[in-house]
Amino acid sequence: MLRAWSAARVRAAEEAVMADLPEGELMARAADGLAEVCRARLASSGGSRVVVLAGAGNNGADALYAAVHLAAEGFDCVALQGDWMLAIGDAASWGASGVRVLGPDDDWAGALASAELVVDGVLGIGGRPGLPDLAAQWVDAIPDSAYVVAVDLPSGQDPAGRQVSDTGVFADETVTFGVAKPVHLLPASEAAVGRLTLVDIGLGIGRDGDDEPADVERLDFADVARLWPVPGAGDDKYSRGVLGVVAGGEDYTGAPLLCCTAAVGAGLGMLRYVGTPTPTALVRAEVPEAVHGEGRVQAWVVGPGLDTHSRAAGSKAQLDVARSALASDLPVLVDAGGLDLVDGPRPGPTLLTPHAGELARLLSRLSGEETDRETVQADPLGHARQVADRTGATVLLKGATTLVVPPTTAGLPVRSQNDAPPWLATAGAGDVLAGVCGALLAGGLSPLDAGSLGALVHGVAADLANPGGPVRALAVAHAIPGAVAHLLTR
Ligand SMILES: NC(=O)C1=CN([C@@H]2O[C@H](COP(=O)(O)OP(=O)(O)OC[C@H]3O[C@@H](n4cnc5c(N)ncnc54)[C@H](O)[C@@H]3O)[C@@H](O)[C@H]2O)[C@@H](O)CC1
Ligand SMILES: [K+]
Repeated sequence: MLRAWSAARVRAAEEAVMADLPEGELMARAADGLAEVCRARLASSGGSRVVVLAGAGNNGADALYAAVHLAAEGFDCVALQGDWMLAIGDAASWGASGVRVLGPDDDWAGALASAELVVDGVLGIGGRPGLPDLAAQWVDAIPDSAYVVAVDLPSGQDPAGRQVSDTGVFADETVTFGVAKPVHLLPASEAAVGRLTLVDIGLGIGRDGDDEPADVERLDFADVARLWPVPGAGDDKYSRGVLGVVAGGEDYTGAPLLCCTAAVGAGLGMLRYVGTPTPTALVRAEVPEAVHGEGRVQAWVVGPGLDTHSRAAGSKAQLDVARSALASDLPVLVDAGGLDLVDGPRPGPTLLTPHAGELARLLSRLSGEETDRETVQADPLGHARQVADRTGATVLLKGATTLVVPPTTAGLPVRSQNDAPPWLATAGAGDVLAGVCGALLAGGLSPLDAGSLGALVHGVAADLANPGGPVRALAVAHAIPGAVAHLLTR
């Protein structure tokens, strides 16, 4: 599992270890690790011209110290300084160490045009979203051919990973110190990070065996075997978990098929389906494992393809089951149409699975203030958290990166998964995800684990269904059992 800590917690950890270290030791470790990455890149690409973008803080100092190492090894190192003082040294002292510093009135554009490696040290964890004007001009002038290494994080991006920024570096590689930060894992900024390399500088957090909850976590493939509810020899279909699915209607007949196919494929003990006549007939034909009608379950999925305003035959009875599931103390995953039935906290563990538009609609209704999809996408974590706090539910916000956000009072980390190929952005994929996550809830997992593990397996199944090419949702549903086996036996 990759774990990320907030800037404030990193600073506290830094202060704790610095008390026992000589001054400048942590920065020296950071600069050594950064220089190592730059050296390896220059060796493999055959480049020699390095341009450092030097900000006013310690992030700039890290970049300059790394450049001193590279200059000593014969690389041509230039640093750009804006209309600000440097945190450490000045043009003369860095020049004496082999790094030529160019100011705003020098030909910085000429230097950048020939750069083979750009080291972005404008802003680190002390940064706010956005760039100083001159730094924004530098970033615009970086040639496409240059390899961009960001120091700690891509400057201009929000260190907290909350807000999308208009100006900011998009790095090929980011070298971060000690532990990852939220900016590296959250959807508002993750795309700007490129390859993430961690340099150990001896911070006292994030070590193996350290159970301290992080701020943001990302499950990796090794976590699947740890979390997946694998049946034991003594299990039967009831002990493994029975899932009830309330989904579909006379107008939406595909969603329940996708959801039920995925849920059964994820390894349920049993599935009970509650639908109107047409989807019921389809589920009977296509998912013969399902039993029909109400009965005892360990968890519910409520909502894929559910039209809460339908007057068609069977709709009222189906809606009554949906409402009684929500009123029960059982775990419930609420998706799509089911989200219209959510008006506040419910008695049992709850996983809401909206996309950005659905989250905006739900939040508008719950708060009485109009919010739209674009506003949600500009701060996905903040808006998901608001819904989590208003409902007491864990909110899985679907997107290229999927966020799973527990309510603040739970004191749990946010999970952020980006396991899916872009091909998975296709109709019906959400119904498949609901089936997988519902099966995991029925298997006894918490909403946080069920949501994040389900998102991971869903993404891997999309890859396995047709590696490198387009996938349809039904193929992803059919690939779920193979994806689980692949991840459990790797
Ligand atoms: N905390 C740690 O554990 C370590 C930190 N180190 C480095 O130190 C960095 C943090 O350094 P600093 O705290 O000096 O902060 P930064 O270098 O990130 O930022 C410097 C200053 O820029 C200004 N600023 C912020 N956002 C701005 C914006 N959008 N436009 C214009 N000006 C803005 C602020 O006044 C801020 O104090 C880390 O990212 C890392 O590179 C490393 O040297 C080693 C250890
Ligand atoms: K940076």
